[in-house]
Amino acid sequence: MEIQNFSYQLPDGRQLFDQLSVTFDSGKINLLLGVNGVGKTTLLDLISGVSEQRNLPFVGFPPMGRIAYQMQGAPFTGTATVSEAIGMMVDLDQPNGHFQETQLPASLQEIAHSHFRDLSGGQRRLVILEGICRLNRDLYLFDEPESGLDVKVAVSAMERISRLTTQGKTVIMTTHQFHNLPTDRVKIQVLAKKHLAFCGTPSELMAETGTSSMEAAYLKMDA
Ligand SMILES: Nc1ncnc2c1ncn2[C@@H]1O[C@H](COP(=O)(O)OP(=O)(O)OP(=O)(O)O)[C@@H](O)[C@H]1O
Repeated sequence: MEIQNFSYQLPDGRQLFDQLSVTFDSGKINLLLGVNGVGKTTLLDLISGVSEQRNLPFVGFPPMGRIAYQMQGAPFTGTATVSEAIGMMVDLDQPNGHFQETQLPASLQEIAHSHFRDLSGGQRRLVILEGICRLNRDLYLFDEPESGLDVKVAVSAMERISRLTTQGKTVIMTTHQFHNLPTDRVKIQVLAKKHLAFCGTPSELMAETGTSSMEAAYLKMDA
Protein backbone atom coordinates (compact mmCIF):
# COMPACT_ATOMS: atom_id res chain seq x y z
CA MET A 1 0.00 0.00 0.00
CA GLU A 2 1.56 3.20 -1.15
CA ILE A 3 1.01 6.93 -1.09
CA GLN A 4 2.90 8.52 -3.96
CA ASN A 5 3.96 12.16 -4.17
CA PHE A 6 0.90 13.37 -2.32
CA SER A 7 0.41 17.08 -1.78
CA TYR A 8 -2.49 18.24 0.37
CA GLN A 9 -3.91 21.55 1.48
CA LEU A 10 -6.16 22.09 4.49
CA PRO A 11 -9.49 23.90 3.96
CA ASP A 12 -7.87 27.10 5.28
CA GLY A 13 -5.21 26.91 2.56
CA ARG A 14 -2.29 25.71 4.71
CA GLN A 15 -0.22 23.01 3.05
CA LEU A 16 -0.07 19.87 5.20
CA PHE A 17 1.81 17.50 2.86
CA ASP A 18 4.20 18.33 0.06
CA GLN A 19 4.99 15.47 -2.34
CA LEU A 20 4.67 12.98 0.51
CA SER A 21 5.49 9.35 -0.33
CA VAL A 22 4.88 6.54 2.17
CA THR A 23 4.84 2.75 1.76
CA PHE A 24 2.98 0.59 4.29
CA ASP A 25 4.00 -3.05 4.70
CA SER A 26 1.41 -5.84 4.65
CA GLY A 27 1.18 -7.97 7.78
CA LYS A 28 2.94 -5.32 9.90
CA ILE A 29 2.07 -2.65 12.40
CA ASN A 30 2.93 0.48 10.45
CA LEU A 31 3.48 3.20 13.03
CA LEU A 32 2.82 6.76 11.97
CA LEU A 33 4.82 9.05 14.24
CA GLY A 34 5.18 12.82 14.35
CA VAL A 35 4.48 15.88 16.44
CA ASN A 36 0.95 17.08 17.21
CA GLY A 37 -0.64 18.57 14.14
CA VAL A 38 1.77 17.07 11.58
CA GLY A 39 -1.13 15.32 9.84
CA LYS A 40 -1.31 11.73 11.12
CA THR A 41 -5.07 11.71 11.72
CA THR A 42 -5.67 13.51 8.45
CA LEU A 43 -3.78 10.75 6.65
CA LEU A 44 -5.82 8.03 8.40
CA ASP A 45 -9.05 9.87 7.50
CA LEU A 46 -7.98 9.99 3.86
CA ILE A 47 -6.93 6.32 3.77
CA SER A 48 -10.18 5.21 5.43
CA GLY A 49 -12.37 7.23 3.10
CA VAL A 50 -13.85 9.25 6.01
CA SER A 51 -12.57 12.33 4.18
CA GLU A 52 -14.15 12.08 0.79
CA GLN A 53 -11.48 12.94 -1.73
CA ARG A 54 -11.18 11.79 -5.28
CA ASN A 55 -8.21 10.89 -7.46
CA LEU A 56 -5.77 10.47 -4.60
CA PRO A 57 -2.36 8.99 -5.44
CA PHE A 58 -3.05 6.10 -3.04
CA VAL A 59 -2.16 2.71 -4.53
CA GLY A 60 -2.98 -0.81 -3.34
CA PHE A 61 -5.29 0.06 -0.43
CA PRO A 62 -8.36 -2.14 0.09
CA PRO A 63 -11.81 -0.63 -0.58
CA MET A 64 -13.57 1.17 2.29
CA GLY A 65 -15.64 -1.87 3.20
CA ARG A 66 -12.48 -3.87 3.90
CA ILE A 67 -11.04 -1.26 6.28
CA ALA A 68 -11.74 -0.95 10.03
CA TYR A 69 -10.95 2.42 11.61
CA GLN A 70 -10.74 3.23 15.31
CA MET A 71 -10.98 7.00 15.38
CA GLN A 72 -10.00 9.11 18.35
CA GLY A 73 -12.78 9.34 20.91
CA ALA A 74 -15.23 6.52 21.43
CA PRO A 75 -18.60 7.36 19.95
CA PHE A 76 -21.33 4.92 20.94
CA THR A 77 -24.82 5.08 22.29
CA GLY A 78 -24.68 5.37 26.07
CA THR A 79 -27.56 3.02 26.73
CA ALA A 80 -25.93 -0.02 25.08
CA THR A 81 -24.12 -2.44 27.35
CA VAL A 82 -20.56 -3.50 26.61
CA SER A 83 -21.78 -6.86 25.38
CA GLU A 84 -24.41 -5.25 23.14
CA ALA A 85 -21.93 -2.73 21.76
CA ILE A 86 -19.41 -5.39 20.74
CA GLY A 87 -22.24 -7.62 19.49
CA MET A 88 -23.46 -4.77 17.26
CA MET A 89 -20.00 -4.29 15.82
CA VAL A 90 -19.61 -8.01 15.15
CA ASP A 91 -23.04 -7.94 13.46
CA LEU A 92 -21.65 -5.47 10.93
CA ASP A 93 -19.69 -8.35 9.39
CA GLN A 94 -21.93 -11.27 10.28
CA PRO A 95 -25.57 -10.23 10.71
CA ASN A 96 -27.14 -12.37 13.43
CA GLY A 97 -23.71 -13.85 14.01
CA HIS A 98 -22.74 -15.86 16.97
CA PHE A 99 -21.06 -13.40 19.28
CA GLN A 100 -20.98 -14.68 22.84
CA GLU A 101 -19.71 -12.65 25.72
CA THR A 102 -17.83 -15.68 27.04
CA GLN A 103 -15.45 -15.05 24.12
CA LEU A 104 -14.48 -11.70 25.58
CA PRO A 105 -11.21 -11.19 27.43
CA ALA A 106 -11.62 -11.35 31.24
CA SER A 107 -11.27 -7.57 31.62
CA LEU A 108 -14.34 -7.05 29.42
CA GLN A 109 -16.36 -9.94 30.79
CA GLU A 110 -16.29 -8.19 34.17
CA ILE A 111 -18.06 -5.16 32.68
CA ALA A 112 -20.06 -6.95 29.97
CA HIS A 113 -23.42 -5.73 31.38
CA SER A 114 -22.33 -2.21 32.23
CA HIS A 115 -23.82 0.55 30.16
CA PHE A 116 -21.48 2.40 27.87
CA ARG A 117 -22.40 5.71 29.53
CA ASP A 118 -21.17 4.36 32.88
CA LEU A 119 -17.72 3.33 31.66
CA SER A 120 -14.52 5.31 32.12
CA GLY A 121 -12.90 6.87 29.05
CA GLY A 122 -10.24 4.15 28.97
CA GLN A 123 -12.81 1.35 29.29
CA ARG A 124 -14.79 2.81 26.40
CA ARG A 125 -11.70 2.83 24.22
CA LEU A 126 -10.94 -0.77 25.14
CA VAL A 127 -14.46 -1.88 24.21
CA ILE A 128 -14.24 -0.16 20.81
CA LEU A 129 -10.79 -1.65 20.25
CA GLU A 130 -12.13 -5.14 20.93
CA GLY A 131 -15.05 -4.58 18.55
CA ILE A 132 -12.76 -3.25 15.80
CA CYS A 133 -10.37 -6.20 16.16
CA ARG A 134 -13.29 -8.61 15.84
CA LEU A 135 -14.22 -7.21 12.41
CA ASN A 136 -12.85 -9.25 9.55
CA ARG A 137 -11.04 -6.65 7.46
CA ASP A 138 -7.80 -6.43 5.50
CA LEU A 139 -6.59 -3.12 6.89
CA TYR A 140 -7.00 -1.79 10.44
CA LEU A 141 -6.43 1.86 11.29
CA PHE A 142 -5.95 2.86 14.93
CA ASP A 143 -5.60 6.49 16.01
CA GLU A 144 -3.73 6.59 19.34
CA PRO A 145 -5.36 3.38 20.61
CA GLU A 146 -3.41 3.41 23.89
CA SER A 147 -4.44 6.92 24.82
CA GLY A 148 -6.11 6.96 28.25
CA LEU A 149 -5.48 3.28 28.97
CA ASP A 150 -3.76 2.25 32.18
CA VAL A 151 -0.41 0.48 31.89
CA LYS A 152 -1.82 -3.03 32.24
CA VAL A 153 -4.69 -2.46 29.84
CA ALA A 154 -2.36 -0.76 27.35
CA VAL A 155 -0.22 -3.91 27.27
CA SER A 156 -3.22 -6.08 26.44
CA ALA A 157 -4.46 -3.56 23.86
CA MET A 158 -1.09 -3.72 22.09
CA GLU A 159 -1.15 -7.53 22.24
CA ARG A 160 -4.63 -7.48 20.73
CA ILE A 161 -3.48 -5.27 17.86
CA SER A 162 -0.34 -7.35 17.38
CA ARG A 163 -2.45 -10.50 17.08
CA LEU A 164 -4.03 -9.02 13.93
CA THR A 165 -0.65 -9.04 12.21
CA THR A 166 -0.05 -12.68 13.16
CA GLN A 167 -3.28 -13.34 11.23
CA GLY A 168 -1.71 -11.64 8.20
CA LYS A 169 -3.66 -8.38 8.59
CA THR A 170 -2.14 -4.97 8.03
CA VAL A 171 -2.27 -2.27 10.70
CA ILE A 172 -1.57 1.44 10.40
CA MET A 173 -1.47 3.12 13.77
CA THR A 174 -0.59 6.50 15.23
CA THR A 175 0.85 6.70 18.71
CA HIS A 176 2.82 8.95 21.03
CA GLN A 177 3.82 6.01 23.25
CA PHE A 178 6.64 3.63 22.50
CA HIS A 179 6.26 1.07 25.28
CA ASN A 180 4.78 -2.34 24.57
CA LEU A 181 5.58 -2.27 20.86
CA PRO A 182 6.18 -5.72 19.34
CA THR A 183 9.33 -4.40 17.64
CA ASP A 184 9.74 -7.37 15.28
CA ARG A 185 6.32 -6.61 13.81
CA VAL A 186 6.69 -2.85 13.55
CA LYS A 187 7.62 -0.57 10.68
CA ILE A 188 8.07 3.08 11.56
CA GLN A 189 7.14 6.10 9.46
CA VAL A 190 8.04 9.49 10.90
CA LEU A 191 6.24 12.48 9.40
CA ALA A 192 7.88 15.88 9.74
CA LYS A 193 7.59 19.19 7.99
CA LYS A 194 5.17 17.96 5.29
CA HIS A 195 7.40 15.00 4.36
CA LEU A 196 8.44 11.52 5.42
CA ALA A 197 11.49 12.02 7.65
CA PHE A 198 12.23 8.35 8.34
CA CYS A 199 11.05 4.91 7.28
CA GLY A 200 12.39 1.67 8.76
CA THR A 201 12.42 -0.73 11.68
CA PRO A 202 12.85 0.35 15.32
CA SER A 203 16.42 -1.00 15.32
CA GLU A 204 17.22 0.92 12.13
CA LEU A 205 15.84 4.09 13.72
CA MET A 206 17.99 3.55 16.81
CA ALA A 207 21.07 2.73 14.69
CA GLU A 208 20.58 5.82 12.55
CA THR A 209 20.29 8.06 15.59
CA GLY A 210 22.91 6.28 17.71
CA THR A 211 20.46 5.64 20.53
CA SER A 212 19.27 2.61 22.46
CA SER A 213 15.60 3.36 22.99
CA MET A 214 12.72 4.39 20.77
CA GLU A 215 12.02 7.48 22.87
CA ALA A 216 15.63 8.68 22.59
CA ALA A 217 15.72 7.90 18.87
CA TYR A 218 12.51 9.78 18.23
CA LEU A 219 13.71 12.82 20.17
CA LYS A 220 16.94 12.83 18.18
CA MET A 221 14.97 12.82 14.94
CA ASP A 222 13.94 16.40 15.70
CA ALA A 223 10.73 15.55 13.91
N1 LIG B 1 -11.23 20.37 8.94
C1 LIG B 1 -10.09 21.01 9.18
N2 LIG B 1 -9.98 22.32 8.84
C2 LIG B 1 -8.84 22.98 9.05
N3 LIG B 1 -7.75 22.45 9.61
C3 LIG B 1 -7.81 21.18 9.98
C4 LIG B 1 -8.97 20.39 9.78
N4 LIG B 1 -8.70 19.14 10.25
C5 LIG B 1 -7.44 19.17 10.72
N5 LIG B 1 -6.91 20.38 10.55
C6 LIG B 1 -5.55 20.79 10.88
O1 LIG B 1 -4.69 19.86 10.24
C7 LIG B 1 -3.50 19.73 10.98
C8 LIG B 1 -3.21 18.26 11.16
O2 LIG B 1 -4.15 17.70 12.07
P1 LIG B 1 -4.12 16.17 12.45
O3 LIG B 1 -5.26 15.94 13.38
O4 LIG B 1 -4.06 15.38 11.21
O5 LIG B 1 -2.72 16.06 13.21
P2 LIG B 1 -2.10 14.85 14.04
O6 LIG B 1 -0.72 14.66 13.49
O7 LIG B 1 -3.01 13.69 14.02
O8 LIG B 1 -2.01 15.48 15.49
P3 LIG B 1 -2.16 14.82 16.97
O9 LIG B 1 -0.88 14.09 17.25
O10 LIG B 1 -2.31 16.04 17.84
O11 LIG B 1 -3.39 13.95 16.98
C9 LIG B 1 -3.68 20.51 12.27
O12 LIG B 1 -3.01 21.72 12.14
C10 LIG B 1 -5.18 20.73 12.33
O13 LIG B 1 -5.48 21.92 12.97
